[in-house]
Amino acid sequence: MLEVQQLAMHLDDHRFEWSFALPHNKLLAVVGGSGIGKSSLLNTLLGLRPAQSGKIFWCGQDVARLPLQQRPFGVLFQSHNLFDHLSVTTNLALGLAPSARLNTSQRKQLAAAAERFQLTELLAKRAGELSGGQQQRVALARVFLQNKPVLLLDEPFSSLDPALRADGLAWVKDMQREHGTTVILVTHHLAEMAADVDSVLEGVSSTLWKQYPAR
Ligand SMILES: Nc1ncnc2c1ncn2[C@@H]1O[C@H](COP(=O)(O)OP(=O)(O)OP(=O)(O)O)[C@@H](O)[C@H]1O
Repeated sequence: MLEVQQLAMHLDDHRFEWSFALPHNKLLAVVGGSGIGKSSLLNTLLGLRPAQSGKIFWCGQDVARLPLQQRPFGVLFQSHNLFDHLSVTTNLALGLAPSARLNTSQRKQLAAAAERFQLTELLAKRAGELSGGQQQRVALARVFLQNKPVLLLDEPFSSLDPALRADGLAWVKDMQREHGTTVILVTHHLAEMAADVDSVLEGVSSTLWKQYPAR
């Protein structure tokens, strides 16, 4: 279970506060008007924005004061997930080792992920040479390799056309099925994916968030 309790963050004049609970292997959609604090929630969970108070319990442990790499979260943003000047292979390798130097078993894992995300032909290219859809596939393959138990998705497919957006969501659902990943997804397209969502967190104001079952 992921339990966020009165997690508060201040950004200039804005004050945000979030509370919600999400069982393992479930998908939470975060919705609400522009500027209400959806991306800020993900940034605060990650520790990219420091929380003033509150708790983030994961499997009973409060992770709110841990450094980013020790938190259970993997993340995929709308863009800028990759190092454009590095090859697809190196970008993927960084999901397995901070040095990108891999042992034999890690190299096999990388090759299998490339195969699965249809990236084998692209491995030698620089990430900056790829289309937007291909880049998001590489970024998705990298979070797949990282294998963090909770995946934070900040509208990662929103700039793609509806067919690619559906593909992206299908990959996420596959990952969830196989690894038991818990997913938090910021979206403006709730209606398109209603069947895949378990729970909704809706911002009424920056400090008032309602959680309800998706169906
Ligand atoms: N670096 C920053 N410095 C100051 N204020 C910021 C900063 N980043 C975001 N904000 C403000 O914080 C508020 C919440 O922003 P956030 O990006 O979390 O909203 P959002 O719900 O994700 O919006 P959208 O749907 O438009 O992406 C907004 O009013 C925004 O202007």
